[in-house]
Amino acid sequence: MPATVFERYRSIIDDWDAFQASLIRPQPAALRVNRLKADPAALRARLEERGFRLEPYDWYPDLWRVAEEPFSPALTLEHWLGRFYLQEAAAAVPVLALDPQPGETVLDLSAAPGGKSTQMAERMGNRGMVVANDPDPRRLAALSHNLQRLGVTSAVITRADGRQFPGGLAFDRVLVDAPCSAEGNARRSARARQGVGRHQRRRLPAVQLALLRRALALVRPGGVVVYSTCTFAPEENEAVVDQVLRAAEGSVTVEPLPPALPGVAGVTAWEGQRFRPEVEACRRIYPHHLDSGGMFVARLRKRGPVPWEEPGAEGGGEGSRKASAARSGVPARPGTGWVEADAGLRQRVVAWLGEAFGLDESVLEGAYAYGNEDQGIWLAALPRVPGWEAVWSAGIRLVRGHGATWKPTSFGLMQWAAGATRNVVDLDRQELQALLEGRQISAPPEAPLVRRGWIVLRYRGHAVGCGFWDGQRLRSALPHERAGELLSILRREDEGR
Ligand SMILES: C[S@@+](CC[C@H](N)C(=O)[O-])C[C@H]1O[C@@H](n2cnc3c(N)ncnc32)[C@H](O)[C@@H]1O
Repeated sequence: MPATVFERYRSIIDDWDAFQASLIRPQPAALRVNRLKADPAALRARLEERGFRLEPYDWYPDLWRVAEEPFSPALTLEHWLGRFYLQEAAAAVPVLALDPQPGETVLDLSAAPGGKSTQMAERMGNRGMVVANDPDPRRLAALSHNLQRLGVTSAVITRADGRQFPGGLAFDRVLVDAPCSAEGNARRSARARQGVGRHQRRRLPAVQLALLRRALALVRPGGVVVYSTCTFAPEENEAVVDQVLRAAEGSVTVEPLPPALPGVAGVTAWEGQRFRPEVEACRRIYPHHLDSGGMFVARLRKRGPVPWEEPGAEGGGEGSRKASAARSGVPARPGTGWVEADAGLRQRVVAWLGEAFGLDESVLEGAYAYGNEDQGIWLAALPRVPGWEAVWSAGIRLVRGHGATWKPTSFGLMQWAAGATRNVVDLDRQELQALLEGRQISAPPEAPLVRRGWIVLRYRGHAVGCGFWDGQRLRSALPHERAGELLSILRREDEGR
């Protein structure tokens, strides 16, 4: 790999030769166990049975380096079911630095595709609220997909420019995993190896600074903000933190990261500029440290109101709450700024799950119902959600459509219907494969199909999604993309036999 783009960092990188050598080695995958859905020992045994060799990192035992892979871990049923998230090792550090706790209210200001939001919700045990925000609609689809795949019921997705993220909610912690020049991805991305142009080099720090300032206005006094990037450029890292510290006039301090976390100290000088000495407490992770990508992480604490904060509007004030149903799927109640879950709707859902699939109310323990005509019904582990215009969804969608004809979603059935006792079909590999290839099959004679309509498809005890029974034949109703992924997994399993 030509080192020219990174030559400018020669004086600050702790081991230049090791750094360069790491850039030309292929980057091993790493996977993070999702305890919301997986037992780590069982997952490890299952993957090792299939030929994967997994090495837990000592600073994060639920993150495993994939030392040997017979094929991509993305092509396993366990990945498809959300038992783990493929997250490169360095990218797992910011959430450990943030350290969100069960029951807290946490904002992920730049969340898509959801690596860190899913990690936060998992560490919080799906208790509390994760607000996962991103302004990019294409990336929001991936964010929603990943949150639902991993069984996150405690997240609200919002679509907003983080620089203008609405106030009114007291966040305990905020993560700013900022858009950046992504030089740390150089091992995986040709684009990252080319570096960014002069325009981006100038534009990005301004966006990053504005995001970090907004995060500090939004977090409650005493709360924590973590600022991270996956780039080496000090202009996007220590320089941004330095500017915020200067503007904050003592209301923000940098905190050291737990010593067990990987990396080296932040730099205090760059190209003639001297930064505040506190930025040394930031952490730089280079590819040669973890045999991963690169990362920069700063943990900041808000000691009191920041000078750029409008009194009353941020960090818990009521001032700027604005309610709207908009694109949310969660009807807002104007004036309150909060949308209460609909207890009546939940009762209808319970009755429907019982009647359609023989499930009892206990499967919905801790889940509250939200719904409207366009978006169907979402179930979230949240008794209320903020009524911002920016709210896109809350929790996991159980059905599309409304009124008399509810169509269950595959993610909804995967989450809540594994224990179905009626209108469910247990399929073997050939049967599931046939359905996913778009063929119709006869229902197995022992299947408890009691009426025509939507059914649960189950494979090896897992609800894998929605199907349809017309009284004689079965077909798949899985979304095209999910069906295609599962089909590739089954074909791969076939090859491995
Ligand atoms: C490094 S990625 C985030 C990765 C994500 N945190 C994860 O772990 O999967 C940066 C994100 O910032 C988003 N972004 C870009 N401009 C933004 C803005 N003005 N406000 C908030 N997010 C922004 C991008 O859409 C992108 O998804």
